[in-house]
Amino acid sequence: MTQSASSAQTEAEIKDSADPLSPPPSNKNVSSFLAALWPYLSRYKKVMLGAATALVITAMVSLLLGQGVRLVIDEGIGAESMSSLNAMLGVVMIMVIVMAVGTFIRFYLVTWLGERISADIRNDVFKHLVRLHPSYFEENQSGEIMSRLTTDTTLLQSIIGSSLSFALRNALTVSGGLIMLFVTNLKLTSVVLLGVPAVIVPALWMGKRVRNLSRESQDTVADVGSYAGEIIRQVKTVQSYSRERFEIDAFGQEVDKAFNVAKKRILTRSTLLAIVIFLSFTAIASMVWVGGYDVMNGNMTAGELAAFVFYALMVAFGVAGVSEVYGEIQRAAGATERLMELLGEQTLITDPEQPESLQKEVNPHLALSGVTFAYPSRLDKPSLNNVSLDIARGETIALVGPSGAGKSTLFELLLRFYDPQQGQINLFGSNIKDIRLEDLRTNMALVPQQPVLFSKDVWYNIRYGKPDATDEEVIKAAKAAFAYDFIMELPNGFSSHLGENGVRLSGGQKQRIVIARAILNDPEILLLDEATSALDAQSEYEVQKALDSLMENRTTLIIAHRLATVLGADRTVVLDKGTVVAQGTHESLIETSTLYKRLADLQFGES
Ligand SMILES: Nc1ncnc2c1ncn2[C@@H]1O[C@H](COP(=O)(O)OP(=O)(O)OP(=O)(O)O)[C@@H](O)[C@H]1O
Repeated sequence: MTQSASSAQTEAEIKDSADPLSPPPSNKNVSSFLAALWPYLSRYKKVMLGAATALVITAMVSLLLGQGVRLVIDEGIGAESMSSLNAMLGVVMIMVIVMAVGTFIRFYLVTWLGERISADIRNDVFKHLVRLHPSYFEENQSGEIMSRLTTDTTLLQSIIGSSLSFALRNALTVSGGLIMLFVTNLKLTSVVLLGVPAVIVPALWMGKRVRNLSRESQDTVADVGSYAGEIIRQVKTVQSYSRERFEIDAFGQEVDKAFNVAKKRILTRSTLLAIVIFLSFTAIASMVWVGGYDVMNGNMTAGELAAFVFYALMVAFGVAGVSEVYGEIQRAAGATERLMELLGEQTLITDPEQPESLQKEVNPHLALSGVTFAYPSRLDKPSLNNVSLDIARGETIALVGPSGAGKSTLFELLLRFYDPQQGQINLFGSNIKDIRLEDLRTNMALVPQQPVLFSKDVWYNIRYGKPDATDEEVIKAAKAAFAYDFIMELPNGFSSHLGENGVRLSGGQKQRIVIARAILNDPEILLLDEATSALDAQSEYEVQKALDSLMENRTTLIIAHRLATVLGADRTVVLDKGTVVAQGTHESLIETSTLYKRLADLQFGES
C-alpha cells in the first residue's frame, strides 16, 4: 500500500492516532517491523495458519456475496420467481453463515496472537530490564522505560491483535473487489477510477493536518497529566504554602491550552468529514446515474448494477480501512524498534564464564587494591581514587568522610553495581568479577539510610531476600531486629500491608523491618549506611539494638554518622575526595588527622 493511498480519508480513518511518545514513523520501519516480530510470531505458527485460512475464506466469501446480491435481484426478484428467490436467498444465507464463523475464528485467533505476543515481549523486556546494569537507569529516564514496557507493548497488542489482520483482510478485499469491478462492468469501473483522485487529493491534504493537530493535542493532554501528577505528589508542599488557588489557576490554563488545540483539531476534522462525505456520495450518485442509464438502455441488468455498487463500496471501505491502519502500523513499527533496541541493550555487569567457588575461610574477607572508579556520566572526575583496604573476618570498619567523599560509592562497587576502571576487589580471595553475581550478593547485605519496603505485607518484606524462609525463621529474625512487638501491634500482625514504601510505618519501624530482612538473609558481610537524624532518641535506641544484633559475628562496613558507632568499630577509615586519607581508632585519628578531628567536632558534636 502506498503512502498516498494511506491518506485516503474517511470518517473512520480520521482518528487521533498520534502518540506523543513515538517518533515520526518511516517506511523503513514498516519493512523491518515483521522481521523484528518474527521470532515472537513464529512461536505460534499454527495459530497464524488458522487465522490466515479464516482470513482468506472470509475475504473470498465477502466477494462472492456481491454475486449473491446479483443473483437474488436478477434470478429471484427480476425473474419474479418465488422459488428461485428462496433458493438464491438460501445460497446467500450459507455465505453469510460461513462468513460469520470465519470472522469469529479469525478475530479470536488474531486477537489472541496480539495479546500473547505483547505479553511475551513485556515479559522479555522486564526480564532484561531487571538484570541491566544500574547505570542504564541513570542514563535513561524511568518514565521513558516504563512507557516502553506499557505503551509500546500495548500498541503492539492492538496492532497485531486487530489492525494487522484488518489491513490484510482489506487488502485482499480491495484486490478482489477491483477484479470483480472490472469483470462486472469495464466502462463503469473506468468512471469510478477517474473519480477516485477527486476524493483522495483533498482528503490527503487535510488528513495530514488532522494528524499533526492530533499529535499536538496529545502532547498538551500529556502536559496536563504531568502537571497534575507533580502537584498531587507534592500536595503537602502546595498546601503548606497556601498555593492551592495558584495551582488551580495554573492547571486551568493548561487545561484550556489543551482544549484550544483540541478545538482546532475537531474543526479541521469536521470539515474534512463534510468534504469526504460530499465527494464520496457525489461519486456514488454519479456512478448510480451512469449505471442506471445503462440498465434502462438494457446494457446491464439491475442485479449487475447492485453487485457493482456493492463491489465499489467494498473497495472504497477497503482502501479507507487499509489507510486507516497504515499509520498505526507505522507507529507500531516505531514501538517495535524501540523495544528491540531495549532488548538489545547489553548489561555491563555480567556473570563470569567460569565462576570461582567461594572459599569463605580466606582472610582478609574483603580486600580492595588500587581501586579507582568514576561514574559513567563523569568519567573525568573519579569518585574513588586508588583506594586500598583490607577488611578481616569479623572486623567492623567505620567509614567517615565529608559529603561526596565516596562512601556510598564504595558500597556500590562492593555490590558490583559498577565495576572499577582500575584496581580490583576481592571477596574471600577471589576477584568479585570471577564470582557469580548471585554468590557475591547473597554474601552481602546492604542496609541503606532510607529503608526500602515493597507495598506488600510484613511477611513478604522480611522474606524478600530469602523467599523460602519458614514463618518461624521470619519471626525469629523480626525478634532479633526488635521488630516483633510493633509488628504484632499492627492491625493484621505479620500479614499487615505496609502501603507504598511502607508509608504506614514510622522511620524507625521501617528500618527495623529492613534489618530483620538482612538478619534473615544471614550475610557474611554487612554494608550499613547509618540513618542520620531522622529518628528520635527512643527509635534510635531500638534501631541501634537491632543493628547490634545484626552485626554480631559479621564483617561489617558502616558509614558512620554517630560517635558511638566510631567508638564501637575496630577501625575507622577516613575518606576524602575519593581517597583514604587516614585510618585508625578514634583516639589515634583525633591526634593524627585534622580532617577527622574537624569531622568529629562537626558531625558527632564532640572530639
Ligand atoms: N550516580 C552517580 N553518577 C554520577 N556521580 C555520582 C553518582 N553518585 C555519586 N556521584 C558522585 O560521586 C561522588 C561520591 O559520592 P558518594 O555518594 O559516594 O559520596 P558519600 O561520601 O556517600 O556522600 P554522602 O555522605 O553525602 O552520602 C560525589 O561527588 C557524587 O556527586
